[in-house]
Amino acid sequence: MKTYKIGVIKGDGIGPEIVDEAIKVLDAVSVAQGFNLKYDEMLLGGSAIDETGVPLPEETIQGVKKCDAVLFGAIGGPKWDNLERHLRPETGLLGLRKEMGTFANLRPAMVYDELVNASSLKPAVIQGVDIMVVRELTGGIYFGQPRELHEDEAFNTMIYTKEEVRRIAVVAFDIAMKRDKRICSVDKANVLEVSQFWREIVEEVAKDYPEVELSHMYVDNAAMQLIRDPKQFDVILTGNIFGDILSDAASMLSGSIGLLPSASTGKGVGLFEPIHGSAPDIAGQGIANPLATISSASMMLRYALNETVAADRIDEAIRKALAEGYRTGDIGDYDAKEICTCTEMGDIIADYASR
Ligand SMILES: NC(=O)C1=CN([C@@H]2O[C@H](COP(=O)(O)OP(=O)(O)OC[C@H]3O[C@@H](n4cnc5c(N)ncnc54)[C@H](O)[C@@H]3O)[C@@H](O)[C@H]2O)C=CC1
Ligand SMILES: CC(C)CC(=O)C(=O)O
Ligand SMILES: [Mg+2]
Repeated sequence: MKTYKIGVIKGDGIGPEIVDEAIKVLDAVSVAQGFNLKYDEMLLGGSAIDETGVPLPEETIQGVKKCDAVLFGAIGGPKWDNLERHLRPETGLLGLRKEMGTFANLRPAMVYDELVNASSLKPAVIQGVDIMVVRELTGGIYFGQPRELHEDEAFNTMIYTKEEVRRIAVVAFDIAMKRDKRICSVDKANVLEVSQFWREIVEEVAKDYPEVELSHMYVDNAAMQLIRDPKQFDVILTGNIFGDILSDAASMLSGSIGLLPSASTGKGVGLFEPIHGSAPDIAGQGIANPLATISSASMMLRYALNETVAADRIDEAIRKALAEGYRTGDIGDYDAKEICTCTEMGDIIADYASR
C-alpha cells in the first residue's frame, strides 16, 4: 500500500484544534482510498519558543525536507507579543517558508453555493465567485533588508528581484491557462518603483502566454473591486503583502475566514495551511471552523500527493455538510440546521468523506 509521510505543524491558538480535525478527515479518506499516511509532528512558532527557545527549531527545518508534504495550522498569540522580532512566532513561519522555498502561495477564494447568504454582500454579487489569488510568498517587504526599529524611526524594505517576479508570474500564467485565462496583476505602480518593475516583468512573461488576457490594477482599487464586483476576477497575481491583505478581504465573500485554504508551493516540499491566523480570541473554546484546514488538506492531497479522488471526496463532503445545514458558529447565522463545534464538524466531514 502506498505510504506518504506528512509533516504536521499544529502551532498555537486554534492551530491544534483545527489540524486535529483535518487529520481525522485525512485518515478517513486514506482508508477509503487505500493509501497510508504517516504523520511526523514538528514544532513552529510560540509552542516552539516555549519548548526550545526559538520559533523555528533546526529539527523542523530538517524534518520538513524529509516529508512528501506539510500540513500546518497557525502560529502566534499575545503570549509571545513582547518578544524581540527575531524571537516572535511569526518570524518562524517566514523563516520556514523561505527555507522550504515555497514562493507561490495559492489562495482560492470561492463562494460555496450553499453559503450565498453567509456574506454581508448580495447573493447576486457573490454567487459563483471563483478567484485564485497567486501571492508571492518569500520576497517583498516581509523579507526585504534593511529592516530596523529605533526609538525615533523604523523602516522596512520592499524589494523584488527579476527572478522572483518572473517565477511567480509563470505560476500565475500556468494556472490561468487551466482556468478562464484572465489575470489581473495587482500592484501600486503609481507610487512604488518596485511595482513599476513588477509590471514590466509581468508584461514580459505575458508574451509567452498570448491566450491569457492580462490587466493591471492598483491595490487600493483592487480592494474595492473585490467587494464591488468580485466576479470580474479570475486569477489575481500579486506580491507578498498585497496578497496577504487581499486574500483576507476576499474571505468575506465566502462568509468567513474560517473557510479558505491555501497551498504554498515552489522548489520542493509544499506547505498547506488555512489563510487565517491562530485566532487567540476563540482558542480553546472548541468553536473554531476547521473547514479552511480540512480544505487545505484536500489541496495537499490534490497538488502534492496526486490523490485527486481523495481530494474530491473531501471537497464533496464539505459541500454536503454545508448543504445539510451544518455550520460552525462563524457561519451559524445563515441557513443553519445545526451549530457544530470544531470537533463535530470534523466528525461530519470525516464520515461523509469516507462513504
Ligand atoms: N499563518 C499564520 O500562522 C498566521 C498567524 N497570524 C497570527 O495569528 C494571531 C492572531 O491574528 P489575527 O490578526 O487576530 O488574525 P486571525 O486570522 O487569527 O483572526 C482574525 C479573526 O478571525 C477569526 N477566525 C480566524 N480563524 C477562524 C476560524 N478558523 N474559525 C472561526 N473564526 C476564525 C478570529 O476569531 C478573529 O476574530 C497573531 O499572532 C498573528 O500574528 C496571523 C495570520 C496568519
Ligand atoms: C503571519 C504572517 C507571517 C503571514 C500572514 O498573515 C499570512 O501568511 O497570512
Ligand atoms: Mg495573513
